Amino acid sequence: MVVVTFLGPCLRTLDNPALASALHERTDGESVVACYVEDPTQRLPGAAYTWWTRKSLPLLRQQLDRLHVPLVCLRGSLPHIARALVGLPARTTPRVSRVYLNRRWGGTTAEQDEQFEAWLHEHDIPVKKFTAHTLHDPWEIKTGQGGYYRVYTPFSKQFAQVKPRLIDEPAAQPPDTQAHDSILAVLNKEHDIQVLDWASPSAPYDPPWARSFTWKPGADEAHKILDAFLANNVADYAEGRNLPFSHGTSQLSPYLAHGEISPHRVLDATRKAKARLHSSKDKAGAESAFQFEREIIWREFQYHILYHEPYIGWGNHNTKFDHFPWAKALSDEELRGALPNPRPDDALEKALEARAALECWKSGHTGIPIVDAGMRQLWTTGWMHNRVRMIVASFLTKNLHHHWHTGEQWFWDALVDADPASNPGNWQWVAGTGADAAPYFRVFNPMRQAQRFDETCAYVRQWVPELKSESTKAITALYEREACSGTCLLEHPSPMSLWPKQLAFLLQEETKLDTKSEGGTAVPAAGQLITLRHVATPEASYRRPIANLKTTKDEALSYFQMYGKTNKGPSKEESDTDEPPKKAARRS
Ligand SMILES: Cc1cc2nc3c(=O)[nH]c(=O)nc-3n(C[C@H](O)[C@H](O)[C@H](O)COP(=O)(O)OP(=O)(O)OC[C@H]3O[C@@H](n4cnc5c(N)ncnc54)[C@H](O)[C@@H]3O)c2cc1C
Repeated sequence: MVVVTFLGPCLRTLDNPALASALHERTDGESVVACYVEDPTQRLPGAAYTWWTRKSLPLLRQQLDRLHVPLVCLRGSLPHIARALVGLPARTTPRVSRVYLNRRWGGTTAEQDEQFEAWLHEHDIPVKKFTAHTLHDPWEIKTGQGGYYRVYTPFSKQFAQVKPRLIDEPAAQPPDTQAHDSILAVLNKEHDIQVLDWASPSAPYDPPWARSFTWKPGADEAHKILDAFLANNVADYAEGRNLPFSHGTSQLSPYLAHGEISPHRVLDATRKAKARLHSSKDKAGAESAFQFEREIIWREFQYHILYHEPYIGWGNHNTKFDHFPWAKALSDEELRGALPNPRPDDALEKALEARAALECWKSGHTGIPIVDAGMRQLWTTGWMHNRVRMIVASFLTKNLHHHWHTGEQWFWDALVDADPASNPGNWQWVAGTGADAAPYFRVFNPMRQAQRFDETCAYVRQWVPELKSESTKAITALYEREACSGTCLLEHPSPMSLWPKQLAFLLQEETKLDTKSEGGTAVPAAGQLITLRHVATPEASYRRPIANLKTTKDEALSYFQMYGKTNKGPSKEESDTDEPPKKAARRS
């Protein structure tokens, strides 16, 4: 008999409730098989996240080998897989006796998991579901009125009582290769299910765009990082976390996003570190550790919202923004169609300009030093410091007026920690459309942010080679230069001359590259990433800014007012600052 365990987003053997319960409850004659599933009916992971997954799965397999649990990697929807598994009894021995499942999040995963469960129940196969990716079951935390929280502070207070649940690594089962082989033999025949070789050490995955990544994925590394951070950095976190040049944050996000470490383990270790600092009379250090704990709870808050609003990855939390006049950038398709047109009309020219500005943002060529540094850090490492994520997101949505979803999608493709709750949740927070969000007309002024958090411009020099030898004064002066349009920044006289042609050429190249496959397994579409590789070549001289920062606040304000004609608009005080006021601010 086979016990199938669906790992969900948890690539670990420690603190893995579905795996531990399956092994613990296994009876003689049963054999546990673990499944990693990439579900094409849900939002597919982006390129950088997939890079991490593919590095992580062979390491997970090594861990599971110690428990004699085989790992099967599949692409298919859970209902399809359920049907295939139910087909097993008729066709094969051994049969599937029970199923254990770590819950998935976002999109229609919750409904699918229900269908999957119902289907298996109908066929007398018991199913047990577990929450492994968060500290809380989102349906259990309720407001006084029985609803869900949309504001962080009262939500976070609930966590004072939450006790971390730690689960030891389970004991190994006796070795049994038959269960694995028979499941694979059946699934391999299914049209709707693809068996992936991702856990095999002989299927290395090294796309050229990831060669600059220096990460070491895997659960062992996650625990080392947590221990080192709590021993050396957490006492200074309150201050250090805002400074993008220093290593003041844990960089645990990709490990948490892939479930290589459990939030329970992080919370438990943080509380112990806080208690140690407290007993050694380091009050500020203990407060810093508490600040770190609060960030872990922010992750919970994002999942709380995602559970109750599973559409948050594409729809506004605040539906008043559904008809907001975001900039309209020309799509790839429209760009191709627009090419033969020698005389663009105003709308087309505007859309081209918006597209050019977007490409400048993506590739880190906006002429705003801290924005460019952040976007290039993202491209080079697959990660960006939180402070700078807020600055670049504000710049895209409030200076360039692009929809938050455009930026969210770029981050989704480029971040190794791309997360279905935290990515849209934070984008919406910055854009003003999200839960507990800063209003749209509050703009992060990149120059003031840089002066506060990158005072010596060390971060900018680290990531923007053109500015490496420039003085702090010279870099600061760049923020005040008069803006020119995105298209003219590309140094072509007319947007319809070289720039679109160049882009069209890149798109063709991209299409060619996209059709490549590797070892019989489809490569995740590199899409936008490849375009960026061409566009992001560092230049000898630094470009003029694509938005004039001086007028930003007024622009944002008039945009806001244009949108909400019936809305009286913000008061003078509210609109006069680049930072959220104290009552709404949490990360200023
Ligand atoms: C526009 C935007 C997009 C973002 N997209 C993501 C994303 O896709 N994935 C992601 O994990 N985080 C995202 N964040 C949140 C935050 O930037 C990262 O979690 C953080 O930078 C990760 O670095 P760290 O692990 O060193 O964080 P630390 O400061 O060490 O914090 C520890 C952990 O707390 C959690 N955390 C910290 N800040 C936040 C936050 N604002 N929201 C939710 N959880 C938080 C993370 O799990 C993080 O690993 C985004 C923020 C912004 C402004």
